[in-house]
Amino acid sequence: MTQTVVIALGGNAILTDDPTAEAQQLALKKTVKHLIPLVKKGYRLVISHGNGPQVGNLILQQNEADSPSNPALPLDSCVAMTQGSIGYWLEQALRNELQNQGLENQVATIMTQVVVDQKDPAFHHPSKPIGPFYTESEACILKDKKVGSYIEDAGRGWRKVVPSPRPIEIIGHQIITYLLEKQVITISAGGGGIPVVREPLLRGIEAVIDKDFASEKLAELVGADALIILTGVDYVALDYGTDKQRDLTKVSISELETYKEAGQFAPGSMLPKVEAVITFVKSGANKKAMITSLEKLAQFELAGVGTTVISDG
Ligand SMILES: Nc1ncnc2c1ncn2[C@@H]1O[C@H](COP(=O)(O)OP(=O)(O)O)[C@@H](O)[C@H]1O
Ligand SMILES: NC(=O)OP(=O)(O)O
Repeated sequence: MTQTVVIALGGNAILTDDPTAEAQQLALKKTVKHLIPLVKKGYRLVISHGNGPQVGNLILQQNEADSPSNPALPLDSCVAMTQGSIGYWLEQALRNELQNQGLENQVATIMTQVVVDQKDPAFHHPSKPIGPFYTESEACILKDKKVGSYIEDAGRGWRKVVPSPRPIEIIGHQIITYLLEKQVITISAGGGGIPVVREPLLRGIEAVIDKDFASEKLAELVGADALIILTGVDYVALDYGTDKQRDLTKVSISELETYKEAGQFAPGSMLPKVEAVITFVKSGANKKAMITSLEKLAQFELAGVGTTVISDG
């Protein structure tokens, strides 16, 4: 039976050290080449992506121009804007590469709203890093000016943080399933999805959902066989960044949970990925998950490539 694979693209798939649209489009042009082997093998593909740097940059632009005649838009609208712009770049890059390769698959970018709980405690504890990195003193000045909360992001510098509630429901996942059955490659849940609440009508709410959690939820809802989270490293490591660092290749859920409890994975970087793959593998029989780099994607079926997560049974 045709296998469905959800692929979550990490930040390095889109953004290099040049934040221009041209550079991000160029990065995506290179990224999509890594997806083609899976297309050729006939997998049904759902592609999701992050938006942390882009939505943070967009908010800075919005605030710069903010005035009564041209007001800054709220965060949920900014998430929608980055979901749209990155989806546009990604779909165009993928369509062009498919054409270059003589492949006839169709691609659809789905504006995806994701329901969250207004009572999620995350609304009182901003934790999702977005936008550019600052030095500690720059972050202190911004804090003093009361332009948001800032934290140190996994040893990489200081960043603005915003609420990041857990995804509960993916609006329109049935449409994504329908398109997959028609062999359409879908780009969906970009930037973690546009955060909304049900009251019972849908209403946007200011937050940025973690794309690893949204991709996991989507993978469950479309009945995916595999969830592959792509990031800047080939393997999840223990004692990361120390001289005792060692890579995890094949790891069971219970082993991974033990490492997680021991604090092996940094919040805001590797921890959400680890939590997402644990949830996915636990969600049903024969579910496979992997965390690896874009460069390893084509060989993901081979043993020892990337960190493969398997159920305990
Ligand atoms: N235990 C770990 N094993 C491997 N990489 C880790 C670990 N802890 C932190 N990292 C770092 O976290 C990065 C992934 O987080 P991040 O860059 O925020 O994700 P994304 O690729 O989704 O943008 C890796 O590329 C690596 O630099
Ligand atoms: N929304 C989100 O999780 O984006 P990043 O992966 O870029 O942080």
